[in-house]
Formats: sequence, structure tokens, C-alpha cells
Amino acid sequence: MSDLSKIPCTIITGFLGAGKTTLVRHLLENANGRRLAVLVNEFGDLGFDGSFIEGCGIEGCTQDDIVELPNGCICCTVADDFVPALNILLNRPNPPEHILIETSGLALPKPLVRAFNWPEIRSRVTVDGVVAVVDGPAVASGAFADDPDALEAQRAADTSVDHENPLEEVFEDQLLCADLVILNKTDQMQAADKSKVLAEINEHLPRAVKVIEAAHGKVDPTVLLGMGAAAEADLDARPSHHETEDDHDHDDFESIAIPVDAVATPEVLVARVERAAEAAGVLRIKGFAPVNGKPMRLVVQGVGQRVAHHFDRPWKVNEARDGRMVVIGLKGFDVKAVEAALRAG
Ligand SMILES: Nc1nc2c(ncn2[C@@H]2O[C@H](COP(=O)(O)OP(=O)(O)OP(=O)(O)O)[C@@H](O)[C@H]2O)c(=O)[nH]1
Repeated sequence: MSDLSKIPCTIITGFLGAGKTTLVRHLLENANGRRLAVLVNEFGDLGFDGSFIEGCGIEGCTQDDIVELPNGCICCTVADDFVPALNILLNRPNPPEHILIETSGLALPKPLVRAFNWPEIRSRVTVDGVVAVVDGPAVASGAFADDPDALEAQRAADTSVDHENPLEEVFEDQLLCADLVILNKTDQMQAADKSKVLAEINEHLPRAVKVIEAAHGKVDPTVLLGMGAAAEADLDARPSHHETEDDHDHDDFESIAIPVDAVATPEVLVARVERAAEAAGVLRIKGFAPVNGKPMRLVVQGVGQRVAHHFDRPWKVNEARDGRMVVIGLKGFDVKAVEAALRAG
């Protein structure tokens, strides 16, 4: 049972590009006066998700409510980064009523849940629930099943690779820890795909867990917040491929940041990102760039082979209009091909 004297924290997990940031923004926009704070962790060093949430213009949501933990993976840096960041929020004169924790897409949630038993924080916070966001179209297209090309690229880079498919492992671990699963991006799915993916999700779930469908993370906040799971007291029900944070070091993945020049139109950069996404081993590309003559910042997002773009906000006065794309892939992904595609004139 949940302890009402503790501040509830919702852990939002889900593979790269599943829609975690989109969901967090939706929750902030529909908080109905509830004081929410967000801890956001990214694998790449762009500080992208945080800036995306900060730039939201949501009433009552200030910069202090968003704490970024970039350049790493929250599940591996629990002591150094996560607990101190949580303490900053808890020690504020007016602490949040509920904390959302968006993990990186490569994080395994269990070590994070376990950290809630640390003496330093256990009397003050509880894991209200672990939410796994699933990219429906990605699962339907077999992204987490064995991909011979990706595996070959990885083996070429590292002969010590011992497990079959690191993507499947992360995907499974996130489901194994979940109290609620959101099958997201249903706007891009046919009914037959939905049934197939729902069956696949259910195969991985170790216990009765609710699965709900969503598009663009539009989920009623009352379904998500207030689950009262106290997950930290229930670790045995959440099996994992890696039971300790020490035996998990993200050696299977790597990321680079590539500067990009101003483009004449958004379509130019979108076409480059589409080409870069085809390079062997690439999983996620995201970033921003200036467009000649435009006051707004162009955001381009690639998830697998799908690329989307929009203008998120005006460039700030005195802000350097530097474009940058972060690319995350399996270790040994084809960096040269990605660079050539993104920098093509
Ligand atoms: N069509 C469609 N696109 C979506 C949906 N949810 C998110 N997206 C898009 O998918 C891309 C990735 O969404 P994010 O919310 O940034 O995903 P994320 O899980 O936070 O990504 P990482 O933090 O990089 O792992 C963006 O271009 C979103 O606009 C959805 O339900 N439908």
C-alpha cells in the first residue's frame, strides 16, 4: 500500500523514441494544478528532452521544476546523479506533490526502483508506479526481434558480444518492471498490428499489468498518477536480465553528436536524417538546426526509419544558432555513413 506521507514518483520508461517526452509534456499540460516536477535523463549529451519540456510554455511549470540528468544513463549513475538530483527537488521550500522521472530509452528501470530503498530517501519518496511506453509501430515491424544486420554490425565491432539481442533485452526489462504499459503511436497502426503487438507485450509481462492504448501520449493523468504501487517494496515481482547496476554498463550502445549547418528548408535536413537513419546500427537521431531566414528552431526526430520535424520555439536573443544532431546506435554503428549523410551539401 502507498504511504501518504511520502512523495509519489512515477518512473516513465520505454525504448528510444517510444514517446516518453511526449507523454511527460501531456501530463504537465494536464496537471490540473497539481505541482509536478520532472527528472529527465538522456543517453546523449544534447540536453534535448529537458529543453523540449522547458520550452513547453505550460502554465505553472518553471525551469526549476525540470532537472536534467544528461550524458549517461540513470540506472548506472544512481548514487552520483539520481539521488542528489532527487534531493534537490525534495529539499525545495515548496517541494513538488508528484515527481515524474523520465529515464533514457536505454535505461533498465529496476536499479532505479531499487534506489528508492536507500536510507537517504526511502522515508521521503515512493515509486507510485513504473510506466512502460511502447512504440507500437516499432514492435510491429520487428524492431526488437533479432535483426541480422544490426547484430552483424555489433559483432564486427566487438567480438565479446555474448547476448543475442541487446534491444530485445532492454525492451523486455522495461516491460518486466512495469505497473502500467502504454501502447503508444496507435495512430500509426492498423487493427491487425495492434492485436499482434498486444499479444507480444502480454507474452513478456510477468504478472497482470494493465495495457492501455494511446496516440501522442494522450492518457488521462488520473490513470497514470496515483497508482500506489510502492514498487520499491515489490522488487521480487520484477525480474530483470541484469539484477544489479554493476552488471549493466551500456557497452552495447553508443552515441555521437554531430554539428549541422543551417539549411535552406526543413525538407533538406529531413532528407539527410532519412539517409543517416539507413546506416547500419542506427537507432535514434534527434536534434535541431537553423533554417535560413527563419526565426524559429527546427527540430528533427528520427526513430528507426521514421523521421518527423517541427519548429519548436524562436531562437533566443544572443543564442548561438548552432545546429546539432545526436545519433544513438548499437556499438560500432556506421558513424562515417551517418556523418556523410548529415553533412552532405
Ligand atoms: N505518430 C506518432 N508520433 C509520436 C507519438 N508519440 C510520440 N511521437 C513522435 O515520436 C518521436 C519521439 O517522441 P519522444 O516523445 O521524443 O520519444 P522519447 O521516448 O522521449 O525519445 P528518447 O528520449 O530519445 O528515448 C517524436 O517525433 C514524437 O513527436 C504518437 O503517438 N504518434
